[in-house]
Amino acid sequence: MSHISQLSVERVTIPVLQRCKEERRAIVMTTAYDAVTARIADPVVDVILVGDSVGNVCLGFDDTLPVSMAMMNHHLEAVARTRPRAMLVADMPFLSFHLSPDDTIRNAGGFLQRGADAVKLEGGGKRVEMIRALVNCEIPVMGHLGLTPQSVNAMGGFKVQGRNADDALRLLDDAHQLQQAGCFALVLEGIPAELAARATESLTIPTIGIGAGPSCSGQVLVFHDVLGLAGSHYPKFVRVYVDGRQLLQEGLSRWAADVRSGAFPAPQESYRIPDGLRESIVNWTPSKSS
Ligand SMILES: Nc1nc(=O)c2c([nH]1)NC[C@@H]1CN(c3ccc(C(=O)N[C@@H](CCC(=O)O)C(=O)O)cc3)CN21
Ligand SMILES: CC(C)C(=O)C(=O)O
Repeated sequence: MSHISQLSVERVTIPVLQRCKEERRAIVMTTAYDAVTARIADPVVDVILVGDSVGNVCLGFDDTLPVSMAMMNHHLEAVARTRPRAMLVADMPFLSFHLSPDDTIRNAGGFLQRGADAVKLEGGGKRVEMIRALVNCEIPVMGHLGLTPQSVNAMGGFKVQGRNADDALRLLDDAHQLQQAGCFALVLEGIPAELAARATESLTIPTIGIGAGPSCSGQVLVFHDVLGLAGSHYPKFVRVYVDGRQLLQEGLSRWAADVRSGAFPAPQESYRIPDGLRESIVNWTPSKSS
């Protein structure tokens, strides 16, 4: 039996996500960083995020801070060439939305010109000015609150947020400021389930949780986490559905063994020359000069 849900070919838009929240149908989002992963994810999910997690997942950095606009554009272009039916969201990397509205609009507008449907950026009230500038230019913005990985140094590590009264109430206030500024959805990351539930029920826009409990309007996990292709240690909120590394390594190992035993390649995996040419190749001898 196939578990691949045959989603409609309808393109996923902002009104479609809004309807999901209103009708309590869970939104499913994952990451893709290239055409291969985008083609795997597209028939399965509602939203594809070209996340700045590309930095640690694909590029070998320890966190997302070294990720540049050039890197994001490179990966976004690869995903966009597959023309996904899922909504395509591009993640604004560290320092790409902090300097000025001008710079922020150019960076985000560049994402849309490369095929993104919307951008995502981290932060609360401090980012409202930039979010308003983007929304004014018809650039849809997904907010991101809680354990915002670009704040890893300020947070002193990837720590669950909103665990004391001040932080919890500030997060609710930030969520409403982002909605007011025009965000069409919010990612809530690494916060207590009860806090995410309160945010979700008090907002009109959908929330997409990652380590934020079951009451969000949807869930997001990194593609390589769900499929067991990331590192060896996963955050508590990850559920690994296949040991992708083991599975792929088994396939690769069978091929390597066939190469070493001579079983690969077989005649049907090889090319032949026309009969008339065979004789001249067999009779050929190297010239003295070569
Ligand atoms: N592969 C991958 N998956 C992610 O979810 C992810 C990335 N990369 N890169 C960017 C950020 C970093 N993220 C992280 C990384 C580590 C934890 C983590 O280890 N958290 C602790 C919380 C401890 C606590 O405060 O209680 C945990 O044990 O879950 C959480 C989120 C989420 N994002
Ligand atoms: C984990 C998701 C929400 C993200 O921001 C990323 O992949 O960069």
